[in-house]
Amino acid sequence: MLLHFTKMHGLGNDFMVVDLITQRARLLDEQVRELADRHFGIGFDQLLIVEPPLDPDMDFRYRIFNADGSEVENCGNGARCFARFVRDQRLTHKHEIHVETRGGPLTLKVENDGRVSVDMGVPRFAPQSLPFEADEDRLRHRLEVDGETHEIGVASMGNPHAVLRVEDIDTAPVARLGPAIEAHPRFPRRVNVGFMQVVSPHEIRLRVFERGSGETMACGTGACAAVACGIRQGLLESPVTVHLRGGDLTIAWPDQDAPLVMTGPVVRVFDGRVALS
Ligand SMILES: N[C@@H](CCC[C@H](N)C(=O)O)C(=O)O
Repeated sequence: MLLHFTKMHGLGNDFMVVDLITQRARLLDEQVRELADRHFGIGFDQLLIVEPPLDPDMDFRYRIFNADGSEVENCGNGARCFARFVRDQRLTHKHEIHVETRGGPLTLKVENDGRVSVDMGVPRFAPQSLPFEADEDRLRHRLEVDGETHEIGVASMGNPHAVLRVEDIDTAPVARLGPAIEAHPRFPRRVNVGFMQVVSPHEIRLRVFERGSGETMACGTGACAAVACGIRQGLLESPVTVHLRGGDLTIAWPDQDAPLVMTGPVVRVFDGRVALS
């Protein structure tokens, strides 16, 4: 069968977006991996699926698959692309869209300038919310990796994140520590790993080694988790501009009991059709 899709990106974090409201298909993990391949497939960091909601009070169900085929709880850059996609495809005319994800409900707002802001919910720091094996909730946890001890903050944005503070992200050992922490036995469901350089209380630079996709140009939930850990550790103040390899996101978290809001751009690259084997 031929599957219609749209290629989109948020700051270079790229997606294949598929409407499974007007089309019928079932994608196996192996097919997701084939489609994600940058040489033999379409190439993407995540596959985003639009489905009818299970809960009638919601507008859509938003499902996310990493390039390795694993289904995950949340994707911030993807959420912005999702909002633009459902409006472009005329699946809704709403400016405020409520979606179900594996990680909980999200509210997406399409602004008049085309940018999308996402209410990302309240970050959770309790180790069991990731999950992370630790006896108590701390601002910083010590983690043994490759015979070295590193200090990490941990946060759940629906999906799990570890955040390391580094002096300079250009020289940070992302390729070595990223995969080692992603697969660390204290993170039984693996983890996304952020490397954060604090520039000022309102500005950070960030690289993220994503669970199931490797280092990406940008990670929305990673930006939220880094800002949440930084504010909690007293290093940052809301709002924070996050400079990622693919561009900037703005993260606002003025009240620690309230949801965190992420704002950033969306790009629709092309529409296509692919034959499913
Ligand atoms: N790129 C995303 C996060 C996608 C999911 C992540 N790799 C995970 O496994 O949790 C974002 O923009 O948040």
